[in-house]
Amino acid sequence: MYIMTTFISSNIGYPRIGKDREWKHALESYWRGDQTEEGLRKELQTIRLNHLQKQKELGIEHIPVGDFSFYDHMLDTAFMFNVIPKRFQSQSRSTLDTYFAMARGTEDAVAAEMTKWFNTNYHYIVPELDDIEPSLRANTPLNDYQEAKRECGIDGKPVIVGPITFLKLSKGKHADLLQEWLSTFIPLYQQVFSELAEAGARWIQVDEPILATNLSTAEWELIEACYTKLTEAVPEANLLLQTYFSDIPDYQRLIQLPVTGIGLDFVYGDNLSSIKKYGFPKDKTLAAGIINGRNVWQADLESKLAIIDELSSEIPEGNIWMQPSCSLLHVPVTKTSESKLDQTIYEALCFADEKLSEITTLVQASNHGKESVEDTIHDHKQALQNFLATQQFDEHTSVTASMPTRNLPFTQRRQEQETHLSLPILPTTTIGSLPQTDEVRSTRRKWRRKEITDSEYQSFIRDEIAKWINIQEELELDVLVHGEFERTDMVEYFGEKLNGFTVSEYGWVQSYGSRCVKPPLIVGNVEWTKEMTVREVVYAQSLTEKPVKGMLTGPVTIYNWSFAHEALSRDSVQNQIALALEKEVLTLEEAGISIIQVDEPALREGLPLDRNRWNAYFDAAVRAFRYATSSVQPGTQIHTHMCYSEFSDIYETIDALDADVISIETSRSHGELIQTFEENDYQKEIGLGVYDIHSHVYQVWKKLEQILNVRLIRLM
Ligand code: MET
Ligand SMILES: [Zn+2]
Repeated sequence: MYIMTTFISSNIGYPRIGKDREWKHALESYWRGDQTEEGLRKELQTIRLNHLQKQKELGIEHIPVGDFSFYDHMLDTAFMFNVIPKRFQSQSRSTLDTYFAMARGTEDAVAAEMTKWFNTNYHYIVPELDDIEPSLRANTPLNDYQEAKRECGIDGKPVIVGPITFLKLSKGKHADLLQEWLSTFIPLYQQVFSELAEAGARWIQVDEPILATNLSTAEWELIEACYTKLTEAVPEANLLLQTYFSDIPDYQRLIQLPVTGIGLDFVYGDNLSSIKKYGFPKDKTLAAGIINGRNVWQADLESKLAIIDELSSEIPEGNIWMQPSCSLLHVPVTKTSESKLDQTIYEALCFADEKLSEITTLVQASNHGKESVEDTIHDHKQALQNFLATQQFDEHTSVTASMPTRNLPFTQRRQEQETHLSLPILPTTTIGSLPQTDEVRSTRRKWRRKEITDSEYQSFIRDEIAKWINIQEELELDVLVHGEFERTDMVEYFGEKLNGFTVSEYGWVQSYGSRCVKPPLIVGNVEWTKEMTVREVVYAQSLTEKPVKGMLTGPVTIYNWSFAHEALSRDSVQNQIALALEKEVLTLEEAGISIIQVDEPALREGLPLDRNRWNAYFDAAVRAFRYATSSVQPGTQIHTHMCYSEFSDIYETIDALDADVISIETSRSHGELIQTFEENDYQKEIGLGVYDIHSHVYQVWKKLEQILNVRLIRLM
């Protein structure tokens, strides 16, 4: 019997790091000098091919190729187009080392800036458009396409960052020169596409997540002209314009672009309403992102099928693909490695591989009837129901109508803090964590494996703290930190201590370069039951006359860097976290800690892509931060810290947080981030982060002095 396969499965991108983070280990061993370039290339190829094979076995029809990377996909795109700033060009370096130099810096060249990829905790390397000679250095998607065919017999779907997203996310002279840059880059993209089509690629996935942001009419005209040129020049290439992370504010313009297919997110934002309202072109393929690519919980497959039904009434048969809502880069690889989780939680979990299985189940159900996968659908429903029923989720927290407020305004608090803390005019401090050496990590591992006792571990941590209090004293720093030696990660640590969280064993996700994080899982009401940081900070304080900063992660960051089920509202979870942190803040204060830093590095990152949704987000963020920090005495100094954020958009929110001091990064951004504060005449205190901790290169004092001088003059 001939079976019509109306619906088709696809994937947008697969995690690079590997099930056991083998990608990370391979890179780091090369950087340490323990591996040759050839060895590294071989190892990474093995990982890459394994991932392709796995997707094939899971039954995915359109398998992405070219989504794999040696570091970051924006860096790859810059590199393939020879967008290599002069300072990295050196005859003595191999091509691969030039690539890594851009990402990580060298003795003589500051690393390129890195910043967050839309509203995720993934950092990309920012391309620099100054002083470059773009050309097609290598058609890397083509190489990847051919490799997949040759080595795995997979006719993959090449993936490339599209020109609009690439240029809009670059920095340099482009702001008003998008048009000029497009005229340089369009021919290069045309060449990439035509070579891919010639090699037989059925589809090319062109990632343009920037289309989910608010673009001007002038920009849309450029986008239309760009895609018209691209498709006219290479009519044989089937371009699938892929968007994700939100709905498309200019949906009507988007669907008129002359591409063969469009990929839309049906988890975040409300693209479904746009389709119902404005329809979808009959001659285009819709790649429907229906499985959440940013969360780790199983989907309710029946409700997903209901979405497919709605789409099917608008879109002709054969034109719908089913795929995750975005690249699976943002979720861990597979849940099968987890052995310690509560069974109910385990059953409800869904990492990258399991998500791909959900896709194939949905495709199967749509093509052959629900009955054909009845058991799977039933199991999913059951698992989800069990999870939501047995974990305690209570939407109501003691949230008040009025905004929590400190009992004195900043100017008066400042006076009290000055007397209380007696700091010099330009106090020096650090952001908090001091080196997690191999010894620190291996001792923690031993303690986890119960090879050493609790008290042995604690005394080790105490010794580290003492050692570093000494070092900081010798360096004559003014505000000291305890060093965070007891923490694996600034969110995971709190996840382990607060009620309502649980942590996975292997749920790693790439954050930047080889750095991975393990977001904790929110599985119930968040509650403070015991002190989390007091012991270490108070111990550090007992060793010095100078103030030691208490160090906490803020509510917005904890929420953003955890996996909360989408059935729970952000506000209620965020407020629960905030109220739990407030208890910790007050406990620290009571124990004699006068400076408390509440880090919010993810505040900017969580901003919705669509500006129309910003205010609600800001209000909730400010409220949560102030719940956590407002009830301290006026003489207690509240700090916050954000890194790698563009502040111009969120200045008012930062001001509204009402922290006494904000520490920001001013080194790697080459001092640009400070501008907003200068322009707005910020009245509270700022810590200038002049030493870039993400670069492995020793930074010369002269340089720092220079940055500092310029900043100070400007701020005065
Ligand atoms: N206190 C934290 C630390 O120093 C802040 C990090 S922001 C990503 O690690
Ligand atoms: Zn930071």
